[in-house]
Amino acid sequence: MTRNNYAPYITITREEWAKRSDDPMLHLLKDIDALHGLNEPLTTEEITQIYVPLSRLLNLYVTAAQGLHTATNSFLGSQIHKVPYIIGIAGSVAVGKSTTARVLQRLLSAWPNHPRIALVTTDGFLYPNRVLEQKGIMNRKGFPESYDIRRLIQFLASVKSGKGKVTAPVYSHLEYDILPNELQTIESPDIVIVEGVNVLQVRPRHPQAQREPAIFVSDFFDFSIYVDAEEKDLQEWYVERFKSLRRTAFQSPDSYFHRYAHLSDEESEFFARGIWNEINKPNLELNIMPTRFRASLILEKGSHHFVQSLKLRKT
Ligand SMILES: Nc1ncnc2c1ncn2[C@@H]1O[C@H](COP(=O)(O)OP(=O)(O)O)[C@@H](O)[C@H]1O
Ligand SMILES: CC(C)(COP(=O)(O)O)[C@@H](O)C(=O)NCCC(=O)O
Repeated sequence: MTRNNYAPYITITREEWAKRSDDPMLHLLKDIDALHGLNEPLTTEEITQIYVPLSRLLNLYVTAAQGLHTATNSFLGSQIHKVPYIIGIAGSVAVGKSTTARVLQRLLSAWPNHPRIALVTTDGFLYPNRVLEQKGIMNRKGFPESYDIRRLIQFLASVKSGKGKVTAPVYSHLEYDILPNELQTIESPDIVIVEGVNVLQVRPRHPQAQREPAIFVSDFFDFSIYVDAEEKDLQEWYVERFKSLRRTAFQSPDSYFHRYAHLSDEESEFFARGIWNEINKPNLELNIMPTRFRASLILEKGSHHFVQSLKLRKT
């Protein structure tokens, strides 16, 4: 463990972090069927050494927040209803945000004091393609201006005010567009995981909008995770995912990329590298990477998605 007294983070190596798996509480969690039924690309070792201890740390933080809620109620002498704990997950396209979010959702739901975990992705708050085309920014999907941030903030404000039932729009990666007739409903969850490239971004205020409130997505987070990796690895993971989607999802006539279903592996690799270099890499460098040090925890991945070290914000 590296403790630099003047840095806001404690750096923890994989080996040290994995030792947190020795906590007796974790033996209960490691045995649960959910670990075997995750059906995710992670090895059992990666789940046990990295994600199970992470769920334990988060359990401690959520438990502490629940204690604070009880303290507030006792101070006010009234019963304010509980609001969900919100965890943000940020990072580049293809770094593994949605995989991390799904695994944490499963692991966190095994703890008795927070069984209800909702998962929301910020893709749902992208403007529909029709609007992106009108604005001339169809090739800027994922950039700050491609999201309806005001709607995302309204959604989070409703969740964090304890409103029982809240809805969010839904994005389809297959159709590459918002599904106009679908909404995701979340109902009184204990924890909400919000995952997306933009969750730690601070929106530049419009120069004329003097009275626009300076509220950011991350103002609603109790904890945030930035999943980090080197650009050369990210590019490979993006290309691999694209090639495997070409073999599977793109074969469907409903897929936006169906027109590329006939491409050879080599051609789709060339195409995927083009999208990466034109859209996702500049977005990473300009808008995503600069938000890294706003996170409570940074997961530092090496090749093959293995977490090599972690940076935890001193609290
Ligand atoms: N921990 C992991 N181990 C192995 N493969 C992973 C891991 N996390 C993600 N992947 C793979 O990497 C690719 C990108 O992951 P995904 O979760 O879709 O990223 P994001 O949501 O950040 O775009 C997918 O093909 C996924 O299967
Ligand atoms: C909508 C997204 C920004 C979302 O990224 P994700 O949360 O899946 O990492 C991304 O999937 C995307 O569509 N990027 C634009 C370029 C591309 O087609 O990859």
